[in-house]
Amino acid sequence: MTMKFGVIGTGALGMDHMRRIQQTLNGGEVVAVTDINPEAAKQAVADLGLNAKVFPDDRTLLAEGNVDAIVITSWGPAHKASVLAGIEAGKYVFCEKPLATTAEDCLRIVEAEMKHGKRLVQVGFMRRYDSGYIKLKEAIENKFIGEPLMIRAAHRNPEVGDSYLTNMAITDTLIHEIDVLHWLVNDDYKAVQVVYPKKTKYASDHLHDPQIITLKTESGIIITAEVFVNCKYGYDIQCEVIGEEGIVTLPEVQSVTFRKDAKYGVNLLMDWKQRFIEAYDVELQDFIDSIQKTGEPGGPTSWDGYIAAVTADACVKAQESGGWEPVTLKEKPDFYRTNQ
Ligand SMILES: NC(=O)c1ccc[n+]([C@@H]2O[C@H](COP(=O)([O-])OP(=O)(O)OC[C@H]3O[C@@H](n4cnc5c(N)ncnc54)[C@H](O)[C@@H]3O)[C@@H](O)[C@H]2O)c1
Ligand SMILES: O[C@H]1[C@H](O)[C@@H](O)[C@H](O)[C@@H](O)[C@H]1O
Repeated sequence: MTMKFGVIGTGALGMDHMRRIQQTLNGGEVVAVTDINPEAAKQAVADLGLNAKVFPDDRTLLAEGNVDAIVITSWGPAHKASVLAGIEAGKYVFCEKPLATTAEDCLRIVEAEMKHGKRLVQVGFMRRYDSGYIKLKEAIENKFIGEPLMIRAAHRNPEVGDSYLTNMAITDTLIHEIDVLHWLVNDDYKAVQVVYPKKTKYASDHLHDPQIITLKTESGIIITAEVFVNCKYGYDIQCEVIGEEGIVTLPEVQSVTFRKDAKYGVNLLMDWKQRFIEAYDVELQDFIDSIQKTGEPGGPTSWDGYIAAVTADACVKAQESGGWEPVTLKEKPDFYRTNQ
């Protein structure tokens, strides 16, 4: 049976997800859209040639749109209200990161979902679906490098707009590493620290860039993650896990090498949309398939969204204090124990 989707927020990622549901994936169809900018929503429907109705807001879309599921690709601060409205209406919810902007709000979502009695929500932490990270996880679980001791990660964007603030290096950018790295080593975070290296001249006055975030896990693994969002040269995601008996590294994006004009080289990507394009396809296909097979989404849960929010809050506190800040999680409810 085809899953009918309503999309809330028709900006860059909303457009990309609508295109993949409509043109690339199996078993889904976009039938309803909304955006606080109604012209953008109408334009999106026209540009993608969708047979979808435009609604004035998320609540009307949920009430009248005849949808089975919603995709939330609005701005982060708007996510919580749409997720809660989706749960209240008993719809499946695919919510882009962040699930909500505070740990408190993520807990409200967790509580609403548990009260509903069945898992409805998947968070768009697509790196768990990236073949490179999956191979890293397999190598770690097979003990190929012995016990993991340290991780070195880097998250670099070529540039960011003027509205990007210092805390967004955590809540908007590092949030991907926060989710994928503890999943990779199957461990929880214990404490975090942030230090600022010399600032690039390309960062705005209100942005510390780059930043080095250190995360210590319960078992003692130390992760150093660099966020550098005006690195200029490309979109570059790096991850190296150092174990007792060896090192495993995230594969580079496949690309031909060239010899031209007295140069030997490889082109790098400049855009995040291309870097994880297959992972986005696989995560949304898994959302559709798991619901059709089991009645529940199979990917990252609201609880994973909560873990990311608690850790991000601690990192933002560490940006301000300059010292180590604890990461204190509530006990994981049994309700969330059955996911990947
Ligand atoms: N998983 C990833 O790698 C990834 C990549 C990019 C963006 N994101 C996330 O996806 C979301 C969207 O990002 P984007 O880059 O597409 O941003 P964007 O600014 O291009 O689009 C957001 C759209 O949401 C609309 N909007 C805002 N508030 C709304 C509301 N209350 N109701 C309806 N529409 C609303 C805006 O008008 C805009 O059209 C963000 O949460 C972002 O963090 C995730
Ligand atoms: O919203 C985007 C997106 O999540 C990208 O994957 C990340 O590299 C950017 O830093 C962030 O601003």
